[in-house]
Amino acid sequence: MQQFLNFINGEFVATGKTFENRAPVDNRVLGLVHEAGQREVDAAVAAARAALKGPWGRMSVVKRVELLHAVADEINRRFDDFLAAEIADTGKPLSLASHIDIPRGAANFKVFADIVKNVPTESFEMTTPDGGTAVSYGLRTPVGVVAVVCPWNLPLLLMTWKVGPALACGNTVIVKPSEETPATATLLGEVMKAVGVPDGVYNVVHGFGPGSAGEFLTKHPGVNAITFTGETRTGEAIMAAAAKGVRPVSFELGGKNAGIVFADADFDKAVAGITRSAFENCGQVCLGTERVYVQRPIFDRFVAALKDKAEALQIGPSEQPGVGLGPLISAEHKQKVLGYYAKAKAEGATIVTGGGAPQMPGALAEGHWVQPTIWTGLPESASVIREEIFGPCCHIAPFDTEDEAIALANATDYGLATTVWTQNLGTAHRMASAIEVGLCWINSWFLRDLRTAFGGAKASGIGREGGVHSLEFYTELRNVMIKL
Ligand SMILES: NC(=O)C1=CN([C@@H]2O[C@H](COP(=O)(O)OP(=O)(O)OC[C@H]3O[C@@H](n4cnc5c(N)ncnc54)[C@H](O)[C@@H]3O)[C@@H](O)[C@H]2O)C=CC1
Ligand SMILES: O=C(O)/C=C/C=C(\O)C(=O)O
Repeated sequence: MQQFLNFINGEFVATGKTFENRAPVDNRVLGLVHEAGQREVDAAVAAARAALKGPWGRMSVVKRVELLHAVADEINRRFDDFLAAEIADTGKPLSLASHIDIPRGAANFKVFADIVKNVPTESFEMTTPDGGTAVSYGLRTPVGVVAVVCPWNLPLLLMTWKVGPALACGNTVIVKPSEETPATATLLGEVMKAVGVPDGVYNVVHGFGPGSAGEFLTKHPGVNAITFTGETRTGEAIMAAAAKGVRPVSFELGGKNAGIVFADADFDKAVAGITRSAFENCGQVCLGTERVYVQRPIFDRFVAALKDKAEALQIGPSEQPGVGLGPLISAEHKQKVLGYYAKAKAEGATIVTGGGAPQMPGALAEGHWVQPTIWTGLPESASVIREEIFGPCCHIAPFDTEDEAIALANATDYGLATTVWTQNLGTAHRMASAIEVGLCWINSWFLRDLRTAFGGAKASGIGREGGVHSLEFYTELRNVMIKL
């Protein structure tokens, strides 16, 4: 049986305590994950601290950039291994993982290596009080040992989105992958070793959150900064851990994102866009749309068109040609999503389509499948409109005016993303400035340029990563003043 080992100081490390890693498509056991205890976390932190003082800490930026390009090239060379590992762990469609997850896993190293190589720091010249001259300039230094705590929805993509810039800036990292998806972080250890990244620079500890590797890592005094993607409540726990030692955090948390479709939108493109934003990755994308607001003149037509799209989605295992919807990540998550489906019904929703779990054949019957689901007719106070579900579902409500759409979109504690569909540039610009989010897509969704700021407002996060913004988190900016 496959063993998912910790990766500490360049070695794969077994522990006496294991848990099962199961496949979402049929619940079969994929392998055993070796849970890191306090001892392994201590060892990983010690290795990461030592590596800061070793060849990695002394390496020139040019050499570091070359190494990170080699990491990306090796991920691409082993593309099929990463693809197989990711789809086994998540059950997502092969077409999705091969177009988004794995290519981004490689790109995250190249893009940030190039940014670190090419982006200058500020410099000034000034006249001193004695009439002389001084020049000052910014010097970026690594923050040190960075803990990277990851979710299960886009495992390689979201992990490397943080590991790429952290390493490019000269830090060392300890990754705590989600207990649901241990495979690609482990595989990346092989890549680091193969291309010659020094021991201790990239470490992986497996396990859970409270009372396990996640808590041990985030509470560890040897960790200098913590970057995390996941649920808002977990963010609160990690922030409390980070308070000891006043350590910086970068958080990308949950969302309850609104999609807004104006009557003047390109109808077919808007329907296709909301189909993706509501159902892609089985709705397990923090940027996804669970609240859709459609301007009244096109409301009925839009609901009917989205229903057709949802019903046309092929539900099935990753490799099945044409499949558009995989399973949810776990039995526990399926329970949660089906719980919301039941709540919507109990609170009086009109179920436009879905609302349950599909019958799957053979071994797939053991998988965590749910139907793509659309509701209408609920008041804004309903649970499925207020709480993050993280499943393939959305509620659609009509609106009349721009102001009403803005008020509806903002009536949430979250503030991660929105997708707005209109052909009127004025409307687009007004919506972009009024909706309280970190990310506003106009006539698009999940269109990414890795040089741009990425993150959430309100309860959806703290800080921004992406492009030069990542450098703000992963480096200390020191000012050097030279009196000439
Ligand atoms: N990108 C996002 O916004 C995501 C949001 N979610 C939301 O979170 C819900 C639960 O999913 P989970 O993966 O269980 O999210 P989670 O936030 O509980 O877990 C994410 C990571 O944090 C770790 N963790 C949990 N508690 C911790 C603690 N006290 N200290 C340190 N590390 C801790 C977990 O082991 C995992 O690696 C989902 O149903 C969904 O609503 C989940 C994944 C991604
Ligand atoms: O493109 C990215 O960097 C991130 C995308 C998605 C998420 O952050 C998420 O679903 O958690």
